[in-house]
Amino acid sequence: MDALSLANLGWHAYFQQQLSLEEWEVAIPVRVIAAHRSQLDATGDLGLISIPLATDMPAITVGDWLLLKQGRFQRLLDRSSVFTRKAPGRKAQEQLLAANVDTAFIVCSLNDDFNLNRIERYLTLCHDAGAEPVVVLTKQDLCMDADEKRQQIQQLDPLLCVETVNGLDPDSAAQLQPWCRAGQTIVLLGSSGAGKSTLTNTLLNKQEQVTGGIREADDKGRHTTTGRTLLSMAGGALLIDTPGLRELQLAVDDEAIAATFSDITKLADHCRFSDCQHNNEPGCAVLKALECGDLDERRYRSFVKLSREQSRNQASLAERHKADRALGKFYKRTLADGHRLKGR
Ligand SMILES: Nc1nc2c(ncn2[C@@H]2O[C@H](COP(=O)(O)OP(=O)(O)OP(=O)(O)O)[C@@H](O)[C@H]2O)c(=O)[nH]1
Ligand SMILES: [Zn+2]
Repeated sequence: MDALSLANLGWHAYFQQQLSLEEWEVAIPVRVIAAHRSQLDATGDLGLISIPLATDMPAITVGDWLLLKQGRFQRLLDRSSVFTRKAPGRKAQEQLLAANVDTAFIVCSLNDDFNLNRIERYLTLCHDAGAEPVVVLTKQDLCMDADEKRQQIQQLDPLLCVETVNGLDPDSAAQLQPWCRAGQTIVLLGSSGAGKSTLTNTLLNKQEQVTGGIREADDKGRHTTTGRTLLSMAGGALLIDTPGLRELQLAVDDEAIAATFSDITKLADHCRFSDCQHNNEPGCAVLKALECGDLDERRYRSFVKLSREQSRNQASLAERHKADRALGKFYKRTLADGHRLKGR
């Protein structure tokens, strides 16, 4: 790719203000555009560079801003937002997916894929990450009641931006331009078949990827596409295309769920018990609203489901932390015992 200016790469005051006077003079900011097993690809004023990963470096993901000194990794700058997921498998571990994202397009098709619960799930994820969600309803050309569906989503949150598009048509996708200005960073979330690739191609206007090296050799020396990359869009925005975002599981906190379900949180303030689970407790304001029809049954169920999932994930993360701490103590004790033995 051509060397982009820092501003076009998404550099702004939030990052700039983190630099010390000395860093202003000597450090070079670069943005990570691909994360491989043994190295990071990053870009900045001087063009593309590759940074070998070292064990003493913090976890770094696509979209992160790093400071380099004399070509070497110096430090990771604080993130304005970060998407994470629970790592696959049984071990609860958070995996970083994308950092410093301004806007997340929650892509959802107006036909078979239309599902309010799923949208709430993605909204919760955006609130957790700290990125602005925009719901993008695709396949407008195949749907007769697009306006009605759009209103259903608007009812989830009156301040939420909801757009309906035909992802195959560049003129229609141009509605998303306000979020695609130069230096803005975007991700697309949504289930398989929702129209993410189609929209990506239309938005990218078939532009080349920002990064060249998204292929790396696997253990057997074969080249595999890891595909965690930052792409540059026609309008100047940057798009992070991370496959992990497609199979996401919630690993979010209470506040993110509260932000998605602010109506229920407000009701819950009036429950008799502060730790009310809104199941069958007496004096539960949420159940009362449900009974008298002020709260929609579907939304209540979606809230309960996400809250349960969240507490399960939190619990398994806590277990893991506990196990890690126990192991740490064990090592320390073993080392100390070793020293004591030696000292004898
Ligand atoms: N008519 C119409 N077809 C669309 C639109 N958006 C996507 N499609 C079609 O829907 C199918 C699925 O779209 P994709 O873009 O591959 O969906 P995806 O979300 O990228 O799916 P995965 O790659 O599995 O994650 C393709 O056949 C597209 O051509 C649209 O707005 N209108
Ligand atoms: Zn309650």
